Amino acid sequence: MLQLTNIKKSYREPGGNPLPVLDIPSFRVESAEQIALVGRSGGGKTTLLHIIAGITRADSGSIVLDGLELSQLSEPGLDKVRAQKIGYVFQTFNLLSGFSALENVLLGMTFGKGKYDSDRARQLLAKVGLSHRLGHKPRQLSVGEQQRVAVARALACKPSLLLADEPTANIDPRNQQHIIDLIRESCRDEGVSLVIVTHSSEVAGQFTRIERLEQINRAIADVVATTK
Ligand SMILES: Nc1ncnc2c1ncn2[C@@H]1O[C@H](COP(=O)(O)OP(=O)(O)OP(=O)(O)O)[C@@H](O)[C@H]1O
Repeated sequence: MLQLTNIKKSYREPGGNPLPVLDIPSFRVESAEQIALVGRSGGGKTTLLHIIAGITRADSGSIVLDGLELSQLSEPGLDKVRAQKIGYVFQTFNLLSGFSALENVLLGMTFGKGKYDSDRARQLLAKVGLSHRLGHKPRQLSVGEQQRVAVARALACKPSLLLADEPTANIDPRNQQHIIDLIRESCRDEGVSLVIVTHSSEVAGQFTRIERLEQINRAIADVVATTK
């Protein structure tokens, strides 16, 4: 359902030299499959997720999602596909601060399908245990609650693929497993494929498929590997 072929991406170093970050001959994600993406710091995991989501363009290569070639789409076309087919959970949640939990999820829907489904938004928030926080703004929610809203928002328009970039990096250890379970269960229930970046071997160890970026990526970024 997602097939990447010959994806290449370089950035420019401050001095102007190209910094090759990704050179991935092939990466495939099947429908409803769940994958943990691991690898060294600075290795290109976020860049890969951004390329799949269309936030960043690859220099070359093909990205086919549900039979659609994304690399050929115009910016508005890509925005539309992203909004309809891809959910993204960020490390820092990226909720809109002026809107309540419910409104944040409803907004996730309007970007995708262009219409609200208030019942579904409420169901999703109930699923992540936030029925009692519908009217709260992000600053009135705990960090873990904010991430749960972000999970509900990412699933709002029934995407076929959910990308999660270290979704527990800012969550206290007690709630980390809860967020991981929520993401995995929600994807399973909704038939959504999942690619989750994690630095935690404990989290990665829970997945049947663990993809180490260095093993699928032929580019070696000239960065010092550090551990988080
Ligand atoms: N906009 C940019 N311009 C130049 N270099 C960049 C840019 N974005 C990322 N890089 C570099 O590309 C490399 C890959 O970055 P990326 O964020 O994808 O790695 P990562 O595997 O997600 O790292 P981490 O695990 O530390 O979050 C890094 O060396 C980074 O410094």
